[in-house]
Amino acid sequence: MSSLTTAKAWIALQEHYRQIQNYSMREAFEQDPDRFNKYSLHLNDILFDYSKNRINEKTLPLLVELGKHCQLETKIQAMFSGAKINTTEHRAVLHTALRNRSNRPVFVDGQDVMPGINKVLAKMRSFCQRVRSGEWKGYTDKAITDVVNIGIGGSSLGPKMVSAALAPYSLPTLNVHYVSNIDEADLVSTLKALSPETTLFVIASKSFGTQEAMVNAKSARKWFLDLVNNDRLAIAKHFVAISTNTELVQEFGIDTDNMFELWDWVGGRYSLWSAVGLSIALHVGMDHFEELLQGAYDADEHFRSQPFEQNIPVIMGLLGIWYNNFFGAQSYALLPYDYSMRYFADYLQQGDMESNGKSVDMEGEKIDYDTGQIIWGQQGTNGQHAFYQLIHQGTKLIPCDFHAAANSFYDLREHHEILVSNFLAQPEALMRGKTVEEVLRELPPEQRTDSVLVAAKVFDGNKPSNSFLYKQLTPETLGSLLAFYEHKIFVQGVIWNINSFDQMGVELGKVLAKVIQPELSSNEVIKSHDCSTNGLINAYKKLRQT
Ligand SMILES: O=P(O)(O)OC[C@H]1O[C@H](O)[C@H](O)[C@@H](O)[C@@H]1O
Repeated sequence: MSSLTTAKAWIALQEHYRQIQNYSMREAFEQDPDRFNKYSLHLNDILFDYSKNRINEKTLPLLVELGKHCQLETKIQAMFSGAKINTTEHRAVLHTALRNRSNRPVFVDGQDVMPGINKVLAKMRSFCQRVRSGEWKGYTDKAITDVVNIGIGGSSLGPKMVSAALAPYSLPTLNVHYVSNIDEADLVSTLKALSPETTLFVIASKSFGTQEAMVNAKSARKWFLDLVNNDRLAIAKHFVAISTNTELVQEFGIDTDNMFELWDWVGGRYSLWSAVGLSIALHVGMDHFEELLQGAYDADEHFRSQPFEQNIPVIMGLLGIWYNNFFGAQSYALLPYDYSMRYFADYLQQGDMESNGKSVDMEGEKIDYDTGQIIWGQQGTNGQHAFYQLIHQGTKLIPCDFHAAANSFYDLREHHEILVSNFLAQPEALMRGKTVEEVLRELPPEQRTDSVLVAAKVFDGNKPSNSFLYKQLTPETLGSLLAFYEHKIFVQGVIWNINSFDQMGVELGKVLAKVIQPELSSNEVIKSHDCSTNGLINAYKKLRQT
């Protein structure tokens, strides 16, 4: 048994769960008209309503006790101060320094990282200004009209999500595209509409060694050189790199003047705040990029200073633990009623699942409780017409987060009111459900005796959700929301006593793919794997047209 599941605070929560498992949120709302006020918090323009959860006045204090038992407070301060909390890779975890708008010093190995961060921000500002104003010219003296970010995982998902989310702030004369997949269809279909004269490639790879990023970058370079009659000097005007690895960037043929640095203490999935966000800054401008940083900074300050009972990311994290570890909920749905947030779940799948999909603890021991939640989701209202059935009436408990903006950037007011009505109605329906009596009242008399129909129309309700309502999806608001989720992941990692900042689990498959790749081009019948893998390799070789 681990020290977590034998802790007093954990056992108290198990006991509390037994008492509360049949607790009805619907009744709680009927009995307490102040429940919304009790269980909602604000940060700037963001309202966080967590009143539709299966909690009573005892739950949060017990969860907070668990946080204290796990030394959450000390660990938060350790992260912010630059301690090497990524113990397997001996690295600090300092995405918060990237958005440290106070500029107070943050030390790693005795050195303040802030001057380096500020230098890169200044370089990004001057570069973005030149590209966006048209001062930066391509090899035929034309302004850049298209930016192609080549990168995968953290070097794509964050920037892609933010670019889409902040599209209303973008420059109409500069399109930004994201190519990540090794599947040639991704690169080829993107390049089809582009001209080498007006395209800028941003090669984003922290390591500059990730196969997908490098193969796509090389193919993009070939596409470019073929069209410019192999004029290598033209590369300097059309390729820039973001990486920690200067040597590999130079080897690729990109001048270090065109390189934007990041550091090993920025985790890939936490890197959109660094130079990896260059494509965002090109898209929306450096001022808006810095507003995004400001929003995240505000959330960071909230996270490190607010008592746990009033701390939005701490509460998000603790509620996740409540459902994951006590109710046995396996997954968590993210449901933004905001088209701009359509890549939010994709982004947080990496953020959360790569961070907390772990089964050994910080001491290397196998653990005996559930960790990382399965994150999934889809923008509202599309999801309503696809999978909400299962959330409402299936057998699984799926806690959900709903998001919506009070103000849209567009003019079709009726659309926005319908969207927001649904954002409000779904959590209400999940909480209330529909009783047999209500079903009977609604049915015409001749159908009331149809017990199968009646049973099918009953909703158990009591399904938990959080709602985030914000004034408008500004860069600041988005920055705060993203930082909330990053810190939620951190809180859960601390409680589970796991290292949320390495990702060893992604390696094995990559290594095996490197073994298989040469086997695909050999003429031999492959026998070196299990019979399923051999069978598939040999079938592929037969099916492939030569
Ligand atoms: O930025 P890169 O070094 O190219 O890494 C890109 C991605 O690759 C890896 O597979 C990791 O799992 C991710 O965390 C990372 O974001």
